[in-house]
Parts: sequence; C-alpha cells; structure tokens
Amino acid sequence: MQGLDASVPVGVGDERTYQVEPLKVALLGCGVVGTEVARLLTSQAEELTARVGAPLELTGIAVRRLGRDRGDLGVDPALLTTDADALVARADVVVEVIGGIEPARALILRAMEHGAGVVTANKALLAEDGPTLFEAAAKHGVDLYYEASVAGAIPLLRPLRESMAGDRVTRVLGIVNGTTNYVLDKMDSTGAGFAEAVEQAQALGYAEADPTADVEGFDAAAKAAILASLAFHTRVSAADVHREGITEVSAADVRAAQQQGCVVKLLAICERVTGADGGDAVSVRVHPAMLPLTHPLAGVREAYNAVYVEAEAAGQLMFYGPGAGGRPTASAVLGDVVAVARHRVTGGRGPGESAYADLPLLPMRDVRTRYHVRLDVADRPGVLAQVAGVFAKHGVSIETVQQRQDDAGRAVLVVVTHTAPDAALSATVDELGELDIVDSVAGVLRVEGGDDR
Ligand SMILES: NC(=O)C1=CN([C@@H]2O[C@H](COP(=O)(O)OP(=O)(O)OC[C@H]3O[C@@H](n4cnc5c(N)ncnc54)[C@H](O)[C@@H]3O)[C@@H](O)[C@H]2O)C=CC1
Ligand SMILES: N[C@@H](CC=O)C(=O)O
Ligand code: NA
Repeated sequence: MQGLDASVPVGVGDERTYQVEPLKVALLGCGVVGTEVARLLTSQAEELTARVGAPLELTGIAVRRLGRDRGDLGVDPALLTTDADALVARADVVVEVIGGIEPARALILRAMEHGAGVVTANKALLAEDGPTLFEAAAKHGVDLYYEASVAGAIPLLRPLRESMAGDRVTRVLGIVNGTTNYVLDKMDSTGAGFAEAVEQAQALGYAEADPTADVEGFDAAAKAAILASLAFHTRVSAADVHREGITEVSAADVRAAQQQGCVVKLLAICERVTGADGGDAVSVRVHPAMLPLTHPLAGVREAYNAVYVEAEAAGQLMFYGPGAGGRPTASAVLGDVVAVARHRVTGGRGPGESAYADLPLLPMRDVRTRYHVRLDVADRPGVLAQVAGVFAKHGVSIETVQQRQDDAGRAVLVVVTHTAPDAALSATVDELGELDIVDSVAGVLRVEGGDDR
C-alpha cells in the first residue's frame, strides 16, 4: 500500500490508525456498471483506504463467462471467476451489479448469511422483493445499501432515508429513467424517431439489458416503489405502481405538447394523498405527462435525472444529475461501499427498513389528474357543445378548448381539463371515441405541473 502508513492517524485530532487487515470486497457482475466499479476500486485504492480506515481488497469478480474481451479493466485478470458462491462466502462486502431477480437474490441472501454487508444497484429486485432482503439484513445484523438503484449518481436515497428522517415528505416527483428521458428529448429536440433514439441510449450504456424495462416504464416503476417506500415509511412494491411507458408517445404528441408550450416527460409521481376513509394514503404512478416549459423538470435533457422532493418543514428540494451510465452509477456504488466498509471498521450498521406507517395505496382510478385530449372532429355547428356535454356528464371540468386544423386541413379539437378522478377522465375519453362527430381520439396525455397540478 504505497503512500499510506499504518501509523498515520485516520483524521486530524483522531488517534486511531487505519486497520492493516484488509476488508475483502467481492464484485458480482462485470458489465456496464461492474467494469467501472472495478476500475474505481483499483485506481482509488489509497484514498479509499484513508477514507474507510482499512484497505479494500478486491478479492474477485464474478462473471458469467471467462475469456470475454473486457478491454483494459485495470485489475488482474486472475480475479475473474465464474464461482460467485465461493467469492460471496469469504467477503466482508459484496457488491451486486448483475441485475435481475435470480441469481442476484440468492447471492445477496447468501452473502448476508455469511455476515457480509451488501451494496446493490438492483432496483428490479428491491422493488419486487425488498422486504426479504431487508429482513435478512436485520436478521444477520448487516448493512444493505442501494443508492445507485435510483437516479444513478444522484445522492437521493440517503437524503430521504437519513437527512429527511425528521421531516414529513408529502411528494416526490421526478424523472428517474435516463433512457426514456434521452429518447423523449431526442424526439423533441431533433425530431429523431423512437427506435433510433433507443439504439443510441443502448450504445451509451443507459438502457437496461432488455430496454423494454425502460421504454415500458418498468424501470421507473421499480424506482418509484423504492422512493415511495422510503418517503412514506410504507412498503410499496413494483406491482403497486400504476405504470405506463413511452411506447405510445407519438411524434404528433410531442408536437402537440410543443404547441401547448409544454414538453413530454416520463414522470414518477409519489404522493401523500387523502384516502377514501379521510386518512393519509399513498399514490404511486409512472406515466408520460406534459409539463409546461416553465417547470424545472422540463429543462432536464439527455439521460439526466431530476427529482423534486416536497416535505412539510423543508419545503421543495431538487436533486439533479446523471441518472444512468457506468461511471456515474459506479460513483454511487463506491459511496455505499465506503459507508458499509466504515461500519465494518468502526462497528454498528446503517439504518434498516422503516415501514411503520403502513399507509394504504390509493387506486389509480381515484387519483386526481389532468388530461390533454386531441380529437379529430367533423367541422360543423354543435360539435363543441356535444363534446363539452360528454365532459360535463362525467363531472370533468374543462380548462381550455382550442380548435385547430391539422396538416391535411381537418378540424382538431384540443381540450385541457382541470383535475378530476382518473376513472372519470378515462370514461370521458372512451365515450368521446364513440361519438359520430369524433373521427378519432388522436392523442391523450396527462398534464402535470399546472396550477392545480
Ligand atoms: N447501466 C446503468 O446506467 C445503471 C444500471 N443499474 C443497475 O445496475 C445493475 C447492472 O447494470 P448494468 O451493468 O448496466 O448491466 P449489464 O447487463 O451491463 O451487466 C450485468 C453483467 O452481469 C453479468 N451476469 C449475468 N449473470 C451473471 C452471473 N450469474 N454471475 C456473474 N455475472 C453475471 C452479465 O454477463 C453482465 O456482464 C442492474 O441491476 C441495473 O439495473 C443501476 C443504475 C444505472
Ligand atoms: N436503464 C436505467 C439505468 C439507470 O437506472 C435508465 O435508463 O435510467
Ligand atoms: Na442515487
């Protein structure tokens, strides 16, 4: 260990010296994120030793196949192994960046049984079966850290879990998927096609192994579940999240948003709301929505993420930064490795799961939202009255109506509503589609960020 000496105090005024016995770190997975974790662990070894108070020894990297060209990893190739079980059995800290449910879950549970602290970036697993992992961590008295699982490099989970533990969070609203933000941004700014933009996001290392998880909103829904669980001290799983992806967002929707002074974003929205019994409840949803250009989230470009957190005492907080990509994500992973390793040196562990509030989930049909509806209609007297009548019948108040002509000279009605229960809006749209005077419902998008949200 060059440059560091076991007799050097850990900090100014601190009489402890660093521990000579290294902490064994096992890395599971060597893909986009794992590669960068390996590089940072190696290239920053000295500084990490000083920060942790003990050297971190990378004891092995579990891969699926040996012999694959991995470029210059910056580590001894002999560290690569296909025997993840053996690695996990002798580690102090296990870093899981394989992704997916199995074998990631089994390996994490085995690591905890052996007494290792765990760092993972695996939002899919946390959102599907987080309680099993949290319970195992509590049972074995080990850490489970997962900052990289939501919004990549942005410190967000630790602020929610620790810094805001004294406040009451009311809302978390954010762009938490880099791939879809990249795709929507390219469609908006360059007119790029959907497929072409997804391919670019894959090449840049933002997309999941199967990009369906990104474009269909599964990735954002998993992150929303993790955020809501932390924000509201309530267990929320991916299955509890209302989810719509961006595959239905057309170039015409993007143009319609522009005409409205808006941009289309895939949003994760977690809110403390009033439930049917008048008590607190939680609403968690992921869907594309129009946002006014004046909204701070509207200016979030490329694969960047941004998350708004509103809390009773703190007010509005904004977290912004790179939400995807190997190196930024590895930064968050390494931060967690240092936290877990510090606990090994000094004793104790970080906070566990907090699910005491156990708030009920509000079904999507009862959530109050706003809609932007585009209708291809017959251009004749009485059409507007008939359309307005359908909105009124379902108790949906209209904010604005505009009549335009499309490129072919046909009449298009654009209606923006005030907030109403989602079920009422959806029934309104269904009935509009059946009117003789409506040729087609050309587009429906929710609207967020207005005066009445
Ligand atoms: N790429 C990104 O921007 C971000 C990724 N994440 C999460 O990080 C994790 C890893 O993501 P990526 O590195 O992008 O995925 P990746 O697909 O590039 O890497 C995963 C690696 O694990 C390997 N693997 C699969 N099964 C294995 C096994 N049984 N044993 C050992 N290795 C095995 C695969 O061969 C692959 O090389 C996922 O949970 C992902 O959701 C989180 C934040 C950002
Ligand atoms: N595929 C994800 C990666 C980060 O979590 C994304 O695009 O945001
Ligand atoms: Na993060």
